[in-house]
Amino acid sequence: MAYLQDGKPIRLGDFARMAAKGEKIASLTCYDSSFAALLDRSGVELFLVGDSMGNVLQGHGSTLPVTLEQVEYHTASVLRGTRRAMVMADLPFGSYQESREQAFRSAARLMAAGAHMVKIEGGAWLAETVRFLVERGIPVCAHIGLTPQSVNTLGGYRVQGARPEGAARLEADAKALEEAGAALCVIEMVPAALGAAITAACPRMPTIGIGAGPDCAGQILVLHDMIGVYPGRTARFTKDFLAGAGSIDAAIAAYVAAVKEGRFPAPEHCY
Ligand SMILES: Nc1nc(=O)c2c([nH]1)NC[C@@H]1CN(c3ccc(C(=O)N[C@@H](CCC(=O)O)C(=O)O)cc3)CN21
Ligand SMILES: CC(C)C(=O)C(=O)O
Ligand SMILES: [Mg+2]
Repeated sequence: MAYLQDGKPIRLGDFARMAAKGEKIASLTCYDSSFAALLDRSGVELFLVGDSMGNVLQGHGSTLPVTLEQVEYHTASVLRGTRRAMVMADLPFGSYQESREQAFRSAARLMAAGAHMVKIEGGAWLAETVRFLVERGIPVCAHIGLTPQSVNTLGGYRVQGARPEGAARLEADAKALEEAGAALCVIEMVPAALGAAITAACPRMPTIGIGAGPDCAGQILVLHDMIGVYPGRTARFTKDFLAGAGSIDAAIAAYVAAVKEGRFPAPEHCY
């Protein structure tokens, strides 16, 4: 299939073109050079150097202890293994919430480490920060729904936007972030119908779902969850693709194919 054979580097505009054509975007977290090379040759188009490294690499119970220095280090490592995929890096907790100037300073460090784009957790309150970064040359992926850096105010890792008021607020957040210039938007742990509604409402900002249903423009999972090596509690939106696949290469290829063909997520992974 074309998506596995096309070796040209992915560019930012490719995601909007894919979304418009209905070609699903396959994304995974990635933290090191060896996995970057493996994921890249298996057709994963978008890597996230996620602050989930706090959980899966460091053994913490949340993403809050992860530092900007750590994300820089892993971003530089991932870049050395990447040829085709776009690499985005999470702005960690405490590196952007203070001001748009603080956000720019932190994002500039991730871009200097090699990131092609940064990801930032929050709703409409972040729109002016998104615009500030985009105007200054930094592509931004928004992240709404369950925002794990806010686990202490959300009261746990639970589904967001399940009631009408919450759903309306998340849709308004998405529209504000699209208007501010966000190039992509991760939507985490919301009802599948809300993932579909936000995707339809924001045609200029392709959505990347994790526990947000099959109608998002793309899907993302934490690498360690989808190869079954994370020893902690995993959410129902994850799937172990290594079980029955025989090799890590085959597991990644199975994930890419399942996303591209609309077979993942299945109803049992949705809310
Ligand atoms: N390994 C890993 N995978 C992730 O998906 C992930 C991280 N780490 N770290 C950052 C956040 C935290 N996330 C989480 C963590 C736990 C649940 C979870 O346990 N969900 C349960 C219900 C929990 C409850 O209601 O008490 C579920 O069934 O989905 C969900 C998302 C998602 N992100
Ligand atoms: C779960 C994804 C979206 C993330 O932000 C991370 O891995 O840090
Ligand atoms: Mg994250």
